[in-house]
Amino acid sequence: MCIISSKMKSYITEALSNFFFEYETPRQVLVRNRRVGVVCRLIQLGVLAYIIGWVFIYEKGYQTVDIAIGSVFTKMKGVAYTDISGEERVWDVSDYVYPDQGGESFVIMTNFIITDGQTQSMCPELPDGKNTCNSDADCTKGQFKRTGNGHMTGKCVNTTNTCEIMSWCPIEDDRTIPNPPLLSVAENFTLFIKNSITFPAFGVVRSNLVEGVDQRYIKKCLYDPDEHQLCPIFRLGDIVRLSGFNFSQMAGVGGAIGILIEWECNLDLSLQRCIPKYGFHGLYGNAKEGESSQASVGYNFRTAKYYMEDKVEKRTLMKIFGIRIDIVVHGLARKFDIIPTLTAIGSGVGIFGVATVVCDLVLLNLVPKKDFYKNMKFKYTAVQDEVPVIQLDKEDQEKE
Ligand SMILES: Nc1ncnc2c1ncn2[C@@H]1O[C@H](COP(=O)(O)OP(=O)(O)OP(=O)(O)O)[C@@H](O)[C@H]1O
Repeated sequence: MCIISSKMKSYITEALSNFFFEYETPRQVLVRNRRVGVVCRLIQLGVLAYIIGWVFIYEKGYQTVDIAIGSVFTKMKGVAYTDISGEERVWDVSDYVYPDQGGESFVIMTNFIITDGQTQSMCPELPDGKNTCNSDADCTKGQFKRTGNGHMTGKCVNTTNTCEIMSWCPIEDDRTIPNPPLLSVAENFTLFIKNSITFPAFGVVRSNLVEGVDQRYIKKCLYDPDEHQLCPIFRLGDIVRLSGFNFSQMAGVGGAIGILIEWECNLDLSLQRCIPKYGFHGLYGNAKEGESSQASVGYNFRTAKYYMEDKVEKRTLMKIFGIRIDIVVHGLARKFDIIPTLTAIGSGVGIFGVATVVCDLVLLNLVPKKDFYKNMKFKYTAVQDEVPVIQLDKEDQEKE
């Protein structure tokens, strides 16, 4: 027991002294070969260019990144006038914007079909080809058809060849959409976008009303991608045009446009250079759409205003065709940080190893004197069963 422990003790002491008082370093072979030398330097140059050009300059590997949290407030301005069968009317922002809270997603009405004075009563379905009947048997009492407007009473009306229904009557007739659009003047309406963002990791808050965009400027400016890139007031016609769509077509049947507010901020530079960029993308409402979208063209929805008349509840139904605007904010800020810098340098140094691997492949497999280089690079041990032959270097032999 005592012998084992003393042996163990000497092993441990030896291992410790080896660990602390010895140092291993790999032996290098210096190859004087022009072809391999050039290949190696070229690869190293490529790796250096990748690290400096791509990792540091393009990808900004020395900076840390934060994503923006943003809020958007919108406000429309503009007035429209209509004269429908002698009935004049003026439409202001509260009449044509849905919903009216000024969020990042809203609809500007450009066309509509109005059905006045609807009451809860019985009337025949609209003869639009969707709800035809030939006899009372086609109109099951108490049921409704998939595209119907009310509960069937069980009667087929001869004059219209449609089922009689209990519904809000008279039924809306949307077989023809007003053309030109009733609010085509909406092209000149203006949209004000107020956007604030924060990069919480860096404690930075920015607004699209940047330096230079003050009360005086806002009162007269209109966004222009070349002249007034920072003006937060946009003409609706310009928005549609910049999205690549046609306004009159879109105003007739409705459509959707995405506005992208993009912030890309380098916080190592002046904060004043952290400014928004606006992008406009037509989503639907254009004739060039694919076949599948022809199943539903444009964008519309219905809304009603209720009132009492002679103690009878009535409503005015509106089928609204409009331009739906969806505003999306995307923000990214970068700032110098020592951790990503060291990581980028470390990975770059690691990639330098690729040059050694490729050059070794060339040296040991492709050059004419490959066997000579193999001999120089590797030291061969004796086969396990043979008596080990220790080959000494020339210098060692001389010493011996
Ligand atoms: N859609 C828009 N088109 C043009 N100017 C606008 C629009 N929306 C707001 N403005 C103007 O931008 C400025 C800032 O608008 P903000 O809504 O903060 O102020 P306001 O005084 O409440 O605006 P309002 O004129 O609606 O009373 C105001 O001068 C306002 O008139």
